[in-house]
Amino acid sequence: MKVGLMGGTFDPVHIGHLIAAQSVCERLELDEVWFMPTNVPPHKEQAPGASPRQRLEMVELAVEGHPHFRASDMELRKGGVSYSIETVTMLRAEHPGYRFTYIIGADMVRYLPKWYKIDELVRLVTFAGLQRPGYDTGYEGLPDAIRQAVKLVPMPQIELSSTLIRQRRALGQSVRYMVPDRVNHYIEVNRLYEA
Ligand SMILES: Nc1ncnc2c1ncn2[C@@H]1O[C@H](COP(=O)(O)OP(=O)(O)OP(=O)(O)O)[C@@H](O)[C@H]1O
Ligand SMILES: O=C(O)c1ccc[n+]([C@@H]2O[C@H](COP(=O)([O-])O)[C@@H](O)[C@H]2O)c1
Repeated sequence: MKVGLMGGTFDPVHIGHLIAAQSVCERLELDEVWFMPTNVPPHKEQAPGASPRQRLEMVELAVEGHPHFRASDMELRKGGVSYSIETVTMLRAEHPGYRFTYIIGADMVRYLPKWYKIDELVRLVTFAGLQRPGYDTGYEGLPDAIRQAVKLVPMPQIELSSTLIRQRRALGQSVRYMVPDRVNHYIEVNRLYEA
């Protein structure tokens, strides 16, 4: 079983995340992609946005009906800071024989050397790195051991971030079509990210 791990804060999940996952799923012929909201992201200030449960519910709505996409609440259940080495170690113990590919955008590719216990992590998973407008992957400059674990995958470029969506909401602007319809409805009903 080949599984892609799409980790993220998902505050909120948007079409950039979905198109990234779809691109990697097709290109690497993955059986499934698991979207896993972080509890506390390792490198970010906790954004003053949706609650962990709301971020998970939006991810569940976003993947609903997709034959290969699943939502995972594993990092939320585990609690604490969501270090990927800990997540991957737990996943490998729970699912022996599965092969995991960690899906990350360009901003995360260049940041990989700073990930907690990255030397260990690159021995357990491969990374699928996606170009992202405004970010250089820094792929060529990565240390050999890390670069060898990263496969760059093309995707239609989506100039969108959760930050932009939160900002638009705070300004009273629509985020329709930037997030799946069901997520847009959820954001409106719960009045998320309003000023
Ligand atoms: N538009 C995009 N294109 C490609 N990859 C993306 C895009 N948006 C996010 N990603 C990747 O998806 C993963 C999860 O991202 P995250 O949930 O932090 O979203 P974000 O839009 O970067 O959020 P924020 O603006 O709050 O920092 C990261 O690996 C990130 O690089
Ligand atoms: O383990 C780490 O040190 C680490 C450092 C930065 C990011 N990550 C993971 O990368 C994914 C994307 O992170 P983020 O903060 O952009 O949503 C998410 O699953 C994080 O847990 C992991």
